[in-house]
Amino acid sequence: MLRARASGLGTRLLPAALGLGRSRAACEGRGRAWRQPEGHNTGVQVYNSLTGRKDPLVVARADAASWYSCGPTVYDHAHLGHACSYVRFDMIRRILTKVFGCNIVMVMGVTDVDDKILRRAHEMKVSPSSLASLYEEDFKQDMAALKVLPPTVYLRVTENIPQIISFIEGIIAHGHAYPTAKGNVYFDLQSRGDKYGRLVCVAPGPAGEPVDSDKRHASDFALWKAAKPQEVFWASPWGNGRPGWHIECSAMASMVFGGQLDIHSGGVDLAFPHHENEIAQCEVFHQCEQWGNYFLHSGHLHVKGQEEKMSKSLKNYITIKDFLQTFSPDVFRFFCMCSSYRSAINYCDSTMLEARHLLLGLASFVEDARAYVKGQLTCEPIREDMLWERLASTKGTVQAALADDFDTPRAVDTILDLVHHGNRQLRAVTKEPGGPRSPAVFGAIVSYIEQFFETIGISLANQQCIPGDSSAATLHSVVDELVRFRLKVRQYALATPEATGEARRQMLQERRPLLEACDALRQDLAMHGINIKDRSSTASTWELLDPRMKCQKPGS
Ligand SMILES: Nc1ncnc2c1ncn2[C@@H]1O[C@H](COP(=O)(O)OP(=O)(O)OP(=O)(O)O)[C@@H](O)[C@H]1O
Ligand SMILES: [Zn+2]
Repeated sequence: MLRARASGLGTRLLPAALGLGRSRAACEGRGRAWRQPEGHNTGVQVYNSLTGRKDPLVVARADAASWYSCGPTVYDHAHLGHACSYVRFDMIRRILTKVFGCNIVMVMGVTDVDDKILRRAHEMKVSPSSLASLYEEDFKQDMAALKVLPPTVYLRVTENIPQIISFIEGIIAHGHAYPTAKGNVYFDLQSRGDKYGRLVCVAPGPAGEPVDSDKRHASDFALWKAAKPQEVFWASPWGNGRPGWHIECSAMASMVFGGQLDIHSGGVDLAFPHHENEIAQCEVFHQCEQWGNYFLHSGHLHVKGQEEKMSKSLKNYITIKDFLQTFSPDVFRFFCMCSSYRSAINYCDSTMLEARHLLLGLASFVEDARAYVKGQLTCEPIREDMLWERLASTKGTVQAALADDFDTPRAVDTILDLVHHGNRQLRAVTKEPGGPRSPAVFGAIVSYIEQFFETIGISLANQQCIPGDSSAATLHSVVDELVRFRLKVRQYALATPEATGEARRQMLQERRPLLEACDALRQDLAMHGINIKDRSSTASTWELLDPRMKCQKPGS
């Protein structure tokens, strides 16, 4: 499914519609044509859209790996499809940084002038620049709410027009673009010969009648668009106008990184024509054979049951803000981790509930293991050797999975397996204190699991907080106090008094309502999603219940 989607690139504009054909020679030759760069081998094998296979990821410098990410077109609220792409690449960035020791310099281009922005601004009767800055800020807030690390720099198209104009002049000077009498500038695709189409295996077809008479060839694409009446414009050597979409990214990436780029990323819909055209522009401008070394494309988020991706134009979207009213950013991230970043994924509420359930299960294990380490939970003797072995093999498998094209689903499976074995040992609860204990191994497991999820950007401790509530930390302390108070009452009610015989029986009878009140409180809090666990007569802990279990009594 993944491969089928990955090779079905180009949903924005079909190559055939542009007079472009799939070239067998281009497809067969693309792996051979790619040259493995020199530099620092990260130890990761990455699926490279340029070759259609996994290649060793070699970056020019470990201390400054260059990564250009196509950013949003800011004309509306971002939706979960956008979230999916940026969260997936954020996880990859964190893995490369923290697991494989790469310091990444990330540049993200923001398209703040474009047809969609102009149309929407006109509809809303606001200026295109104020509409764009409103939604750019909105996008940044959404990304922060999703815990996506900001790029090293954002670059806005409208702030880099002179650089884009110089870039176009460079391409014209090298003979690969031509201005027209109407004030447009087009890239001359025929001049690229069979070098065009390495990414998605397309080649310019025989020169046909241009669809737009302004172009020499139907497949030529715009570098500069002459301004239409009433449109925002910038002065240029070809008259008033604005840049085409593809040239923005080429010019802005080159401004920072020059003629060599390690990684370029975007959703799979950007591979063609956007990235294909970026490659053509950059390679002719820099007069090089290979500008970007690795092109990474993330699969689309679909609404379950729909063939099309989640998209604003199809009106089948859920905004990030709406989603975060119900689910936490960690749940979304965990959902994203459970599939390869390249695969298409289906959104539906039940999948999100499942992700939340698994995440709470993980957090619950960590709480139990912590209670064991602290001596609040007493168990039968632990099979310690087995757990040490499992922990070591988990670490090895997780590392190998991440090095294999960032295989997060395999890493998660491996960790869930470790948790399953840990839980089995902790389940052998006993009321007999004083037996042999193995706090070190559980401490090591907790520390490893927490650190793994921290690396990915998920805080297991936060699962015990109420999402989106700024007073979550206060509430957490309040519940702590309440559970401590209940424990004292319960201890008093259960304490074996000095008294014996009838006097003792009567005393216990008198204290019985206290015990009943403790039980009632436990059940009432469960209705609010808080699960109190009485570990022994001297220790109680609490955790948030899976919301699906809220209405059931604990233990039922
Ligand atoms: N449904 C989706 N699933 C995954 N990634 C997506 C989805 N929709 C957009 N993206 C990615 O988000 C990034 C920003 O996209 P952009 O702002 O160009 O929006 P778009 O593709 O025009 O969205 P829309 O179709 O909703 O207008 C791109 O990398 C794009 O591939
Ligand atoms: Zn781009």
